[in-house]
Amino acid sequence: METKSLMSQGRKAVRVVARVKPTADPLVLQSSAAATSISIHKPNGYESESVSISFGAQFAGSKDSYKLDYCYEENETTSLILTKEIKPLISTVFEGKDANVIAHGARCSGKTHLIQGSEKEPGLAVLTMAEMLSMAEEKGYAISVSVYEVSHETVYDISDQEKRVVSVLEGAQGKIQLKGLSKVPVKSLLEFKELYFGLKKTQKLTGDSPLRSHRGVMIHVTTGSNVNSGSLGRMNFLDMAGYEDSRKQNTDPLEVTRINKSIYALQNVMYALNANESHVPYRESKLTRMLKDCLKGSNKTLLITCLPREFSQDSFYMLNLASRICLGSNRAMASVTKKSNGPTRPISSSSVVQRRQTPLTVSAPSKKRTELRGNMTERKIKINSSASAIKGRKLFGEANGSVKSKNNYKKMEGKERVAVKKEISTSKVAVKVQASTSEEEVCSSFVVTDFQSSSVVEENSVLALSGSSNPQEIPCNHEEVFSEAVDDVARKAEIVEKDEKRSDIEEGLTLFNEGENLDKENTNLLANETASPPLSLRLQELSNKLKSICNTSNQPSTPEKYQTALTKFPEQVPEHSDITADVELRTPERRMPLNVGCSPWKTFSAHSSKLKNSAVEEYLKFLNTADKEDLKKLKGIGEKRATYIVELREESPEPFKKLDDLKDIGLSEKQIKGLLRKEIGDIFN
Ligand SMILES: Nc1ncnc2c1ncn2[C@@H]1O[C@H](COP(=O)(O)OP(=O)(O)OP(=O)(O)O)[C@@H](O)[C@H]1O
Repeated sequence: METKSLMSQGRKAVRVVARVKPTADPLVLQSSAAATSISIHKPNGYESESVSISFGAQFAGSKDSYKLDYCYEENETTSLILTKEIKPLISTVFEGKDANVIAHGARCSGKTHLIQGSEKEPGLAVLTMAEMLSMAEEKGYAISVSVYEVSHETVYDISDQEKRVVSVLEGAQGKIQLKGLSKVPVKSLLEFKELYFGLKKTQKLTGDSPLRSHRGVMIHVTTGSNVNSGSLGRMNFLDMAGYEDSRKQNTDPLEVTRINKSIYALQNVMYALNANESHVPYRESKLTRMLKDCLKGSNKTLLITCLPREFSQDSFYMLNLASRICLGSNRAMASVTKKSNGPTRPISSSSVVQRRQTPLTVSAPSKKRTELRGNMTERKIKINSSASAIKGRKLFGEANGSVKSKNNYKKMEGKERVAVKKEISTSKVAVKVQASTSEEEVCSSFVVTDFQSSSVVEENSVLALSGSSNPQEIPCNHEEVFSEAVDDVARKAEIVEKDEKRSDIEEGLTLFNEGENLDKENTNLLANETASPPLSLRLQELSNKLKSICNTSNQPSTPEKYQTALTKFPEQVPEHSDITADVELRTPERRMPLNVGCSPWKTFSAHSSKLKNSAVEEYLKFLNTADKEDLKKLKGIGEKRATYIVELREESPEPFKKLDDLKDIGLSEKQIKGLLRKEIGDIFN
C-alpha cells in the first residue's frame, strides 16, 4: 500500500480524520445495533482524499453523510496512521514548527488507546517518540517532554506524582508561557514510557480516575542538550476527555458540561483555523489558551475523531462537528446560517429522528448545537473568508460563560492595551499601562484575565504581565491608569464600529436566515407602536437624567445615583488589596467635574458618552431581568430570541454583561447597533 502523505504543506491548518474503534463484542454488529453501525465510503480506497461516513441502514442512500479527510478503519493499523499522517508532521517539527495530534470523540471511543496505546500495541505518541528520538540522534538534537492534564479549567504538570498547577501566561507579544510546566529530557523510549505512562495511565485505562481530564504530552525538540537551549519545534499529543450528553444518568452534569464546553472551545478554534478566520477564539478555554502557540500560524494539526463502529448519539454528534471543521469553508459557514431556520435538518428521515439524535443537554450551547445542522449542500453564499469568531461560536456554541464574561479582552488582541492580570503566589496588586500609539487605539476597559483557573480559589492576586514575572518591576500608577481607562469607556461600544472589516463580514451574514428573521421581527415590531415601553421608559428616564446632569453641571462630582455599575474609583481599590480571581475590575469613572476647565463641547461630549453608557447598561439590565413578554417588546426580539434569552438566564443569572454578549442570541454587531439605535432613537419620538 502506498503510504504517501495526504497532508501536503499548504493544505488546511487542521486535517480531520476518523479512527474506527474495533467493536469489543463482534456480536454487537449482528444484533439490532448493526442497523445503526457506521458505514464508510472511500471513493478511491486507501488513496481517497475525502471520505464520507454515515450511520446505519436507515440513513443509507440519504445525503446525510459526513465528509472527513480520511477514515481509518479497524484493519488499518496505528503504524499506518503514523506513516501517513504523523511522519509529515514530525518533519515540520524538525524544521522548527509546532504540530498537534488531537484525539476527540465520545466517551470510551478509543482515544486513549489510540494516543497512549498499550504495552502490546503502542499508541501514536509512543510510536512518534521512537521516530523523533532516532531523528534527533541523527541530527544531534535533544528531546524533552512535558506531560500535562487539563481539568476544571486548570492545567497541571503531571510529569511526577505531585500534580503542580501550571500558569498559562501571555506575554506582551501574545506569546504563551506555561509557567510551571516542566520539560524532562528524554533519551530513550523507555524513559519516555516511564514518564508518560506512570501512574496516570493505570488510572485512565482502568477508568477509576477521580476526575476526567484532557491529557497531553508535548515533545520538544531542542538544538542543544539543555532543555532551554534553542527550541526548534514541538509535537503535541492531546487525548481529550470524552464527549458525553450531560443528561445521561450516572453522570455529574456539571462535570460533563464543563468538559463539553472545553471540547466546544477547541472545536471552535479548529474551525476558525480551518476556515482561515481572522479571529481565532483561543481565549474561550484554558486548554485553547495554553495551546495557542502550538495551534496558530502555519502550524499543522491532525484532529482524529474516534468512533466506535456501533452508533451512539454522542459519536454522531462528534462526527458532525468534526465534519464541519473539516469543511472549514464558506459552504460550512453557509450551513451555519441556517441555524435559525428551524425546520431545515440534514437528517432527512424525519424530524423526530433528528430530535432523537441530537444531544439535548440542558446547556444553552446545546440549543445552538441542535440548530446548527444546516444543509451544507444547497446554500451558495459568498462570504468573506476571514470570518469572525462569532461565527465559530455560532457553530459550536459558547464555550464557557465565565470565560465569555471576560472575553472583551480578546478584542484587544494585537493592540495596545491596558491589562490587569493575575497570578498565583503574589499578594501585591500591580497594574501596567502600555502606552498607546494613538488615542484611538486605547482599549476601553480594565480586564482581569483569567490566566489561572477560576476554580483555584486561593489565587487572589493581580499581576501585570509584561514579560517580567516580577510585579515589583512594573511601574504602577493607579490614578493614571484608571484615568486612561475612563476616557475609553465611552468608546467601548464603538470599538466594534471601527472595525469595518468585521462589519463587512456581518453584512455578508445578513444573508443568513437569522438576519432575515430579525428583519421580519423588526418590521412587525416597528408596526406596533407600543413596542418596548419598559425599556423606552427607562431610556426616557435616562434622557431626563442627562438634562438634569447638564443643569447641575457645577457639581463637583458625579452624583452617586448616576454612577453606573462600571464605576469604581481608583482610590477605592486599596493598593495592596486582594482581588479574587473571578472579579472583573470595574472600569472607573472619572471623579471630576465634567465641565471644569472644559469647553462646552467637551462637557457635552462627556455627558453624551455617559448617557450612552447608561443606556447600554439599562438595555443589558433589561435583557438580564425582563420576562419573556417584556423582552418581546424590544425591537428585534421575537418569540424565539426571547425564549432563548430566558434559557440563557437559567444557565447564568446575568448572561449579558456587555453588548458583545448579544451575539450569543444570534445578532451580528451591525444588528446590535441597529437595535440600540432604534430603541434609543425612539425616546425622542
Ligand atoms: N483499538 C482498540 N483495540 C482494542 N481495544 C480498544 C481499542 N481502542 C479502545 N479499546 C478499549 O476500549 C476501552 C475504552 O478505550 P479508551 O480508554 O481508549 O477510550 P477513551 O475514548 O480514551 O475513553 P474516555 O473517554 O473515558 O477517556 C478500553 O478498555 C480500551 O482497551
